[in-house]
Amino acid sequence: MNPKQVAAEKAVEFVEDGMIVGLGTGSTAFWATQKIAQRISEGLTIRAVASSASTEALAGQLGIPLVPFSGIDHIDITIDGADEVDDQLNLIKGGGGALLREKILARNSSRFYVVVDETKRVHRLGRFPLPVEIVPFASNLTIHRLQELNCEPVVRMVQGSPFITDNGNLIVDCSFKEILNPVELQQQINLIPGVVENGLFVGMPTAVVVGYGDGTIQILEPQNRSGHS
Ligand SMILES: O=C(CO)[C@H](O)[C@H](O)COP(=O)(O)O
Repeated sequence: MNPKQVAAEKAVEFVEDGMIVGLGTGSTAFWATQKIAQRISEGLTIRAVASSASTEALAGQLGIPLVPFSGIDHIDITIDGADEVDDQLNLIKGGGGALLREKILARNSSRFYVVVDETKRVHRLGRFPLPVEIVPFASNLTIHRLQELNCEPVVRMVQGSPFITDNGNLIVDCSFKEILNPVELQQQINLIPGVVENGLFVGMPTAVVVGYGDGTIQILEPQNRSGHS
């Protein structure tokens, strides 16, 4: 079984009737959205918000009821993927370019479940280039300031053109050899004028559900509480 699907479907077990559910973005969150749609067809009653235009379109196709952000003041649970998860359950996100909306959803969720396959686990963040969303205005200057933080910044391109986020911004993928202090780094990055948000999610997950190729899952919780089944 697909380990991403296994992890995502486990996390959907935590969704309950009446909840406002944040839908993540990417190939793992896709499976969660599919499973939520299945549970709705079996009688589950929820309302959802989406972390990207692509997820909004998917939810619409699947008949998941979406609620405008203006109609809510909190989110009960968000299920989303990640590009890296370290031993403290800090994350790098934004491989799909949706990091800003994903962080808004995660920050406003009572529970934030991260769903990954085993390949996403690392001891220390930094193998995956850190996505940073920046405004297009004077982007070369903003990129110089990012470079001063000892990374190699590259503007994300798609088919020869800059990737444009759902918010009309650019993504700069910043290669650090190793991220020694994610707390400090996220603050340093976000202090640069022109930076909108960065893909470091520090201390945010309620739990990380890891799917394995043999169909088993592991649920990792902060403070070393974990179980493998
Ligand atoms: O942060 C994200 C999108 O911005 C995704 O959650 C992350 O890139 C993981 O994607 P996938 O589940 O496809 O491996």
